[in-house]
Amino acid sequence: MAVEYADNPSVAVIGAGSWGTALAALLAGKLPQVTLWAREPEVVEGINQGHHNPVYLADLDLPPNLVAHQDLAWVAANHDVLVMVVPTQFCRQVLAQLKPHVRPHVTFVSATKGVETANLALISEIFTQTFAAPIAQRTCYLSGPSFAREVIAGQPVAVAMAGADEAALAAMQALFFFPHFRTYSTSDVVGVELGGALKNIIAIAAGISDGLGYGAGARAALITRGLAEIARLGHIYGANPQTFAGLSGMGDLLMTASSTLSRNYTTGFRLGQGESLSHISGSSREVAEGVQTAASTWLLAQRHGVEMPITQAVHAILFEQVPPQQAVTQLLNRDMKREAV
Ligand SMILES: NC(=O)C1=CN([C@@H]2O[C@H](COP(=O)(O)OP(=O)(O)OC[C@H]3O[C@@H](n4cnc5c(N)ncnc54)[C@H](O)[C@@H]3O)[C@@H](O)[C@H]2O)C=CC1
Ligand SMILES: O=C(CO)COP(=O)(O)O
Repeated sequence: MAVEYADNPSVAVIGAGSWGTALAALLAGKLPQVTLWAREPEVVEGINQGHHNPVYLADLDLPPNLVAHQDLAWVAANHDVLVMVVPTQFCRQVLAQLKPHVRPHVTFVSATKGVETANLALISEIFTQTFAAPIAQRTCYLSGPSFAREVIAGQPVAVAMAGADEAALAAMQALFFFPHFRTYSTSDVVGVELGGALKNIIAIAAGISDGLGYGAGARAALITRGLAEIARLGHIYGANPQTFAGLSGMGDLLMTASSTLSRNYTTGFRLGQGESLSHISGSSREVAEGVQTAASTWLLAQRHGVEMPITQAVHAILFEQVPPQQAVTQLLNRDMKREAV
């Protein structure tokens, strides 16, 4: 079935955390109205009555044509484009809930970055396992260096949109294209997904390094060698190696691994300073996706026999009670290597 894309499709964003709220506000800049599905009643009320999300990015004003809704079935049934922005570990269950209600010509855009722990699935695999081929094939994947707070503030950013269906990809690129939000298109779905998901692990590593008091050289080494191990896993999935040098790869990794705006970097920094993971996780309702993605990626690395020493070290610190300093020593004491990826 060929889908006709209107200039002003009806769009709903599913998930009203920081990124869902920012993307809904962005789209509200060009559409008459945008719907935002939120789980939390106080978020729905805050947005509809005061044009604020009281839980995520609570200090920022939201546009009046952004309307929040709590009924997932209604939202799924009444929109042509659904932008999925729930954290990775909830993605499968939310998709299963909305699936019976979607329009046959619906197009999904996923803006979630992570790897599922239960099934070790990428988000595109969750879509393929949930929906029939035409809907899964049309789904596009938005990734790249973009902090919610900067996007709402209208600061310039550039991101990547990946998709396998050329018509859907062109339409979603155009929908998400603004002078201050430049969206580049690519057909490399797994490359874009893996870059966006795995950079969060490396951002935790960079934060740990900074938290331990190491310098810019150590951080640059982690970023560069981190990209090498992301590309090694990407090879197994058939990703285009050039994608990792792009916005969703090096671009997002550089930004996330060097900014205090990043939840993943900050989680690492606090670990490096000696705080426990449970204390850090308990101090915020926001997610640092790299924590769960380190668990799933380390299992994937072992399953596929891929060398991922930084992921292994982050996993050891997060889940095996290895002190950060000891993990660094183990990382540095490995054999000499050739630099090739
Ligand atoms: N915040 C940012 O700047 C960016 C975030 N992302 C990605 O967007 C995705 C969503 O992250 P954020 O919007 O930042 O989330 P957040 O950390 O700001 O908010 C947490 C979200 O999880 C939802 N949630 C909690 N329990 C749930 C459950 N049982 N079922 C369904 N949803 C549940 C909350 O309703 C809320 O929407 C993540 O994959 C993140 O990596 C991507 C780019 C930028
Ligand atoms: O993915 C992000 C930026 O591109 C957001 O990073 P954090 O989740 O670490 O804040």
